[in-house]
Amino acid sequence: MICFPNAKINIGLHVTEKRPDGYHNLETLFYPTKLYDVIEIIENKSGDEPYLWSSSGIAIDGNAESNLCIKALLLLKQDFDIPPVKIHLHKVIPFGAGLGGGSADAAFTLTTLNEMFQLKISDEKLISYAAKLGADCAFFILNTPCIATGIGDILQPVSLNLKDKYLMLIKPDIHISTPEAYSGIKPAFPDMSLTEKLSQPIKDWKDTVVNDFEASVFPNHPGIKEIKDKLYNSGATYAAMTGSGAAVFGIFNEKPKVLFPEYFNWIEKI
Ligand SMILES: C[C@@](CO)(OP(=O)(O)O)[C@H](O)COP(=O)(O)OP(=O)(O)OC[C@H]1O[C@@H](n2ccc(N)nc2=O)[C@H](O)[C@@H]1O
Ligand SMILES: Nc1ncnc2c1ncn2[C@@H]1O[C@H](COP(=O)(O)OP(=O)(O)O)[C@@H](O)[C@H]1O
Repeated sequence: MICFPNAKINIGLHVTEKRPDGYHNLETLFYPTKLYDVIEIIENKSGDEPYLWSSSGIAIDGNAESNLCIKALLLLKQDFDIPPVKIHLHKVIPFGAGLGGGSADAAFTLTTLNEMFQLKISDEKLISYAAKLGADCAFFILNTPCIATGIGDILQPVSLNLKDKYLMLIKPDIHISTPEAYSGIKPAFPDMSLTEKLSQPIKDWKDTVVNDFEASVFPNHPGIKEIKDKLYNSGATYAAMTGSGAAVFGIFNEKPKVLFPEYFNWIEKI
């Protein structure tokens, strides 16, 4: 069976408090994109190893056991009798970019195994499995625009009308460590809820729909802020870094031209 884990962007992200477990509560809007990885899972009738792993596309650091696809398989194998499988990942989504690619791969592996082997796991239970694999993973079980709170695992689907606009993603050759990005933020509850801010017209979002990670990341990586500024100067209605970065996105009314050919670029009609 083949699935297409998509990337996400964060539209607005407030880090509201630090939790006793070291994680942070946040308020953000997860928005799915059309930028995909590809995962193929086949039952391996001839083998007796629990899984065979292969990958192509962008090289990922770490070995099979550290890959979130395999972590998802092994998590389900604790509760279900899943026969030996071959898993191939074709990696397209830049990782460590704030695009949630690894988290998406984990969630889509859960849902694909559920369907392939008729495990009859409910969405609610899939969400709890996903939350064990990463704070961002639960979103990809629903995979529809959601306001997320908690560590990112409490999800409220919302309707956000960006239809017929264009999304441009740029990923500079910069790696941002998520824990380090969080450590640079002083958590605080915002004066207005993100839902209220997003209910305003998109032309008014520039100064209100803020990603708290920008204040933590931009001082050490001014090149990321330059990308955001250039998106606005090139006609973006709204632009921001996604998640803990380093990818930046812009929303345009008309199809934008490629502005940073030296970096990873993605343009889609929403
Ligand atoms: C920052 C966000 C915003 O959507 O996304 P990305 O930038 O990674 O896409 C997420 O909170 C990232 O979620 P995810 O990438 O799944 O984080 P995890 O692997 O679960 O945790 C990595 C580390 O980030 C920190 N962390 C993560 C989530 C959270 N709510 N609070 C945290 O403090 C913790 O130090 C944790 O050890
Ligand atoms: N299938 C995978 N795809 C991408 N990253 C993965 C995968 N499995 C494990 N990882 C690890 O997860 C991290 C990136 O996770 P990802 O969700 O793509 O982060 P981000 O949301 O910051 O882009 C990397 O450190 C990478 O080593």
